[in-house]
Amino acid sequence: MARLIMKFGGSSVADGAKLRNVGELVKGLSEDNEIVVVTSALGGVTDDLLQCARTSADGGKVEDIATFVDRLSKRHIQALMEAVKDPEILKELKEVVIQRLSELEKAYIGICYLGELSPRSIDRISSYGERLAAPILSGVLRDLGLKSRHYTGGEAGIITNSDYGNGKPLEKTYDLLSSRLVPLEGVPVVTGFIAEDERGNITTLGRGGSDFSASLIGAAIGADEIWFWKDTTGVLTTDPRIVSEAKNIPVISYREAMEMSYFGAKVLHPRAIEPAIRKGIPVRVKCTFDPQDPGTLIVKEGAAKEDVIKAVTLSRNVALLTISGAGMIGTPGIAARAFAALANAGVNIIMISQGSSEANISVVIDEPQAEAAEIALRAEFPTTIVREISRNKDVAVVAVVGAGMVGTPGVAGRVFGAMGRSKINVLMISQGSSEHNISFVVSMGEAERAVLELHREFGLESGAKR
Ligand SMILES: Nc1ncnc2c1ncn2[C@@H]1O[C@H](COP(=O)(O)OP(=O)(O)O)[C@@H](O)[C@H]1O
Ligand SMILES: N[C@@H](CC(=O)OP(=O)(O)O)C(=O)O
Repeated sequence: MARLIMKFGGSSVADGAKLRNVGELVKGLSEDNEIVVVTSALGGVTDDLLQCARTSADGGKVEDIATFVDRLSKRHIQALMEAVKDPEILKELKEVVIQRLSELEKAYIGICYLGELSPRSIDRISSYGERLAAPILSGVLRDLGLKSRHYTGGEAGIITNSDYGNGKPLEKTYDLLSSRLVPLEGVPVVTGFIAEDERGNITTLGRGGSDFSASLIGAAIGADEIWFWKDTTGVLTTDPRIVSEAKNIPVISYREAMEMSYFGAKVLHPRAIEPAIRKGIPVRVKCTFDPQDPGTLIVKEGAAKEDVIKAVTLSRNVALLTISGAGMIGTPGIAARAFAALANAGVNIIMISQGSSEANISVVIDEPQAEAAEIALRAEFPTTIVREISRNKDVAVVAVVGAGMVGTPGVAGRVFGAMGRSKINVLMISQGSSEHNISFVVSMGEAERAVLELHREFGLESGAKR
């Protein structure tokens, strides 16, 4: 009997029929395995919750809040009525939904009157999606005859620092999770994405963070495997929404999967693999709508085939910031000052490049932080050493990822040769010394074409050349 963590993303639990399908899938697998389920919010709910919070804070009307909450209530009640048959369970679940949504409505009204939305409130509001989904999914499992109870991430033991929106789990999380969940009784259902800080406030692990929750639980309770159930047949050679011929990658290393998610592959949360690596637990990505397909297995280095290039990724929500000026040449400490200023402003740097003339330094950062980054740099460099600070939001990062490029000459030549032939202008280049990826910046308008050309260049659609 294997111990498995099964994480279901929003697309897998988007409505009543899908919730029932997940219930049946879990029931079938629970005959031979011990299972912990981690669920995300019903697809699109987190986005809707956040949108309503922003409008409420921005002069929204109380009547609109009532309309929004009513819509959310109808969606969840309809889903549970489709997914659950037992009248007792139905009654209980309806009460949970009504009670949670009445709390949510009060929170929105508070935001509306105050006209303020703090990071802490954003986390509290965005937690409702998972806090509605977990009781429903647990109810579906009970309806199918399994024993189940539901937990919030905090109740299960995921305790983070108070970095709202991007909580970092504290070390004690591992012990707490294992003491609260083990021995497993039936099939526990834990909310993904949300946790608690030490003061008991709700925190979140960053968008898409349910993968991370599942991996933390897996590492804490000694799972044999962690399975992420998605709407694709595993990790693909690129985003299927950009290249419809994208192919499944049967086996990939932890490192490659991390690089892919870091450089924008939305299939995994960038930190999802860390806890699994810590305990060497294999991770599988499988398709909820085609459970027989083996999907992708993510394992330690060496166990995966080392293709030169395994995947091409695209990261859209970024900005390119460049500081330049002839006075920078030969002036020591400019880079240190720039990076310290950005760090103090809490800016996350994705890529760095310094021109060999030393007359400019470029960084790629998350787009929502671009304004704060520019303000921090202008405050740090009021003098003539840095003549110009420019910000370009109309850019994207394209990356090719693959462990086999280590020591393989000519990969960069092929990447940039393909860009040259396609007349795609490259604005900045970076290659980590680990040689697991080559990443570069292009204008947004050319980004998808760049992905398509590279996918073709490395024969990823046929699985042939690489
Ligand atoms: N390399 C990739 N492989 C698979 N999916 C990818 C990749 N890059 C981007 N994606 C996108 O990521 C989505 C992830 O699946 P989804 O089911 O939405 O995740 P979740 O269940 O965690 O919400 C896919 O629908 C796909 O469009
Ligand atoms: N519901 C959260 C967490 C999450 O992981 O969702 P999903 O598994 O659907 O990507 C979000 O939308 O960010």
